Amino acid sequence: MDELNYLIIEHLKFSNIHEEHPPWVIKNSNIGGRGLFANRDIKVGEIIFRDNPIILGPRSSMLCPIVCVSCYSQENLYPCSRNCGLPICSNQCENSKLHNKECQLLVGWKTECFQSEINLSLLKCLTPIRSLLLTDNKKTLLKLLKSHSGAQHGFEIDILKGKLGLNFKEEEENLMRLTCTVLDANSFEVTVGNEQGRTGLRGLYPLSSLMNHSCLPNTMHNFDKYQNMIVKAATFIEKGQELFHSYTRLVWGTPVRRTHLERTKHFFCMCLRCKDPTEFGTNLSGINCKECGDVALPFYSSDDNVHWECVNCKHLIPNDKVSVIFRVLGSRVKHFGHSDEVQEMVKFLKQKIPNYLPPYNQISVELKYRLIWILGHNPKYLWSGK
Ligand SMILES: C[S@@+](CC[C@H](N)C(=O)[O-])C[C@H]1O[C@@H](n2cnc3c(N)ncnc32)[C@H](O)[C@@H]1O
Repeated sequence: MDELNYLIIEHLKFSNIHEEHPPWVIKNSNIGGRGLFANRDIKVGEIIFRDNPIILGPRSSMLCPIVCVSCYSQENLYPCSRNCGLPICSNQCENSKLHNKECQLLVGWKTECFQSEINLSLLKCLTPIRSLLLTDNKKTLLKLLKSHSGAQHGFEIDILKGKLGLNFKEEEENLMRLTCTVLDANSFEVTVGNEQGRTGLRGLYPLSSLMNHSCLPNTMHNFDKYQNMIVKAATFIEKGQELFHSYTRLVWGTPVRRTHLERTKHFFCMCLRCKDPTEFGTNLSGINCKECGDVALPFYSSDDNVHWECVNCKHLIPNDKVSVIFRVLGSRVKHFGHSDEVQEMVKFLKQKIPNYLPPYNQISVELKYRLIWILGHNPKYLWSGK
């Protein structure tokens, strides 16, 4: 713990964001491993700390757009002229300190598949490669962070070796594999871009990554233009309380959050919100009861065994049936978002969803959020003020 604390403070000092008397302290947590705790009362809205990523880079999902590896812009991209296979958008980006270093490394590994074209697979695997460029202190810090075990973590290295035919030294491969497991356990999504195009990167913020999860978090965060993460108090936090953030979207209902946490972070959340089928009276996971027209809510018979039960007539609905309804409606809502679809969105909200779900279910709420982003913001749908 002392070494971790020391290395985090060195990292913050190096990034010029260290505070002399910070309101946090690292301690063992009853919830799991280490956690961050308030060492004094913290007011709502107060900045608790700033953090800077020791690694930042593209996400590994093939659905993510192609971005410049220096500034993450999606415009004017061309392959780096040194044939490293990575996309660049300007001379300045091509000659940035980070890209120069990674370019040298990649060109040194050169195989036939790195030609003068952008190599998408390489781009998606770039973030763990960046761990090889860290200073010794930052490598040690990375090794002290939580990692996940399991075959699904580290597939990026299999792509680099298999599809791209790269051969690394054993210690390079070990560090990159470890980095994948650390990124999967700790990384934050950082949104970059502008109105023309946004994308999510993954960033490893060492101090922030010590915060455990709660579905009722007491912190919130945003990012500045340098990708520093700014963590603030979302509620009043009393001295001694643990600092939590949410690893899921807050608007997701309990079964969706729990499944996500189990699949991606390998634990079952036991917070007060997860234990309350009504989620503090919001009934976010509620589904219409076809028998009596009231609402059925999720009840857990074990960590991963859930069924829906009507609060009025006690009619039971199996999880399989609810999952199909959530999947089909959720997938439709996920793909809405364009201003041309407003009429269709409203129709779906008013006519389709009510056949299955009450208006306070997470899917209805999600769709209303999407409409809010368009109505009053999109030039086609500005309020007339009348
Ligand atoms: C980002 S790390 C958080 C810091 C971690 N406790 C440590 O010691 O480094 C995420 C991991 O912490 C544990 N964890 C976080 N929140 C938890 C919770 N609410 N319940 C159980 N385990 C949790 C899980 O092992 C999870 O994969």
